Amino acid sequence: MIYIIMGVSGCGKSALGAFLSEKCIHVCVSTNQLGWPLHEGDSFHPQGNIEKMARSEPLTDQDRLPWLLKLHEVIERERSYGSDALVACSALKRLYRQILLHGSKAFPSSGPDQDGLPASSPDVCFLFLYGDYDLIQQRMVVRRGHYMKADLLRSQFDVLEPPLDKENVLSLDIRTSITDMAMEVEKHIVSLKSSPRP
Ligand SMILES: Nc1ncnc2c1ncn2[C@@H]1O[C@H](COP(=O)(O)OP(=O)(O)OP(=O)(O)O)[C@@H](O)[C@H]1O
Ligand SMILES: O=C(O)[C@H](O)[C@@H](O)[C@H](O)[C@H](O)CO
Repeated sequence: MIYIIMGVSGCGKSALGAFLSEKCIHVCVSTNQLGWPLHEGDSFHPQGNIEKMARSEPLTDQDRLPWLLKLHEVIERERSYGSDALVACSALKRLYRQILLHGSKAFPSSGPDQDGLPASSPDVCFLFLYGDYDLIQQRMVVRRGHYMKADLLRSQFDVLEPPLDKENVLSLDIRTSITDMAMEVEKHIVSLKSSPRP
């Protein structure tokens, strides 16, 4: 299973991803793995995108496309191995999530096929971290050592299209602790393993 941890900047994607990768998942699932690999979306941005965000300029669709395509390749590689993995990526718009799942086939210019793409993949689940502006803003203001500052948060909410149920999503309330959110994810994993897909 691939879990894509998504949501606006500062919602806790990296914090939850690190926790799940290092501490939790290998305890609850009886595989031989020592935790699941975490692919941190921020590491796949072109340098120009990082510099733009550090100047407090929001990214455009155009800026995000190459980044999303790289993450699609990562996801496809993990899926082709049949591996379990975590990906932290804001994935703010429905189109971005379609690109993560289907690559360039999801581009609006791909013609009629694009409309027929499935909304979800059975082996990919979005973990949507949701919370309100004020809480996330407070967390970002005290966060140190990150290029993304709180003044871009409004633009992140403006762009956000929350995922629909049909996109295969587990929504997590960020007012709860990282440990509690991780327990929700564990329950989800256990329920998947105990009811194998047809
Ligand atoms: N559930 C939580 N409870 C309390 N603090 C949290 C929680 N989740 C995250 N934080 C804190 O909020 C801040 C933002 O979290 P984090 O950096 O993981 O967000 P992010 O979504 O990865 O951000 P970005 O997209 O900008 O990289 C961090 O300082 C983190 O420790
Ligand atoms: O889509 C975007 O605007 C970006 O991906 C941002 O969300 C940043 O990557 C991240 O949040 C900062 O660390």
